[in-house]
Amino acid sequence: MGRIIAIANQKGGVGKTTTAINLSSSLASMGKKVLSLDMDPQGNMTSGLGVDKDEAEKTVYDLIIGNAGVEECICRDALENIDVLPSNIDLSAAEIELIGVDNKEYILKNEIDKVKDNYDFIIIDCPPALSMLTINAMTTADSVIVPIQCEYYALEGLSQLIHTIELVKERLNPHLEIEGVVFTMYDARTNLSLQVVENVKDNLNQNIYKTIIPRNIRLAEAPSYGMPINLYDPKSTGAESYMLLAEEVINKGEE
Ligand SMILES: Nc1ncnc2c1ncn2[C@@H]1O[C@H](COP(=O)(O)OP(=O)(O)OP(=O)(O)O)[C@@H](O)[C@H]1O
Ligand SMILES: [Mg+2]
Repeated sequence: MGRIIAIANQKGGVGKTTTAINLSSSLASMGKKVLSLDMDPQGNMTSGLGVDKDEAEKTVYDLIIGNAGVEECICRDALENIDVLPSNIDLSAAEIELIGVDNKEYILKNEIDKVKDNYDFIIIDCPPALSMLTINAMTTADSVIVPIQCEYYALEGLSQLIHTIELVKERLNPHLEIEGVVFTMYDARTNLSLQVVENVKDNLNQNIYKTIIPRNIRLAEAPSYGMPINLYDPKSTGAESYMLLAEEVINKGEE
């Protein structure tokens, strides 16, 4: 049965999408069957995995508003071992269209439940907001991975995020866990990155992945080629670190 992991942090630009894309592709390269589910209207996970977000016939938007079933929306074999549930700017209208809809927190879950046995992992990229889209992702997920950027304001907003996860667990999804925190964009040349890591470790009572994702320009370049890092530059430090993270994620599931 598939493990469903949401990559969430309402703070913008912390590496959610980069993590969602490259965790998906690293797991896939280890032979795991992955569904990459894009819950962000920016559609960057979709395009980063080589799917043209504006050409996709049916997207998460159609799924959320009840216009299509999950099977119709999945773009199969976007890459080896990876199916993509694409999104684009259409999804930004979903929030408004859901006003007044009964059980709107469960729309995604009810659809994903139908396909979850087809996958080893379902990786959900969340938008930078604690919106109904993120709530749907957390209601669907078994666990959440929180990327934290190694910069000065790293802890800002984290208590609201953890509170939201607790509320979802209490009211909508009793199985939800925080899988762990992963540091991103670590710059070994500055003291600041190291200080941020130590400060978060001292103040945050959560599982923290041993793997730290370095700042690596190749990770920033890969999306413009529509490729995950293990295809764009498999020898880069970015590629190596996401492989290590994927190993940790797999091992954690087998504990
Ligand atoms: N480890 C890294 N090294 C270098 N650049 C990175 C790294 N991780 C992410 N980036 C770059 O930083 C920017 C923000 O990353 P990303 O889009 O993954 O963040 P996000 O949290 O998904 O953003 P948003 O909140 O807008 O969805 C992007 O331009 C991305 O290419
Ligand atoms: Mg993103």
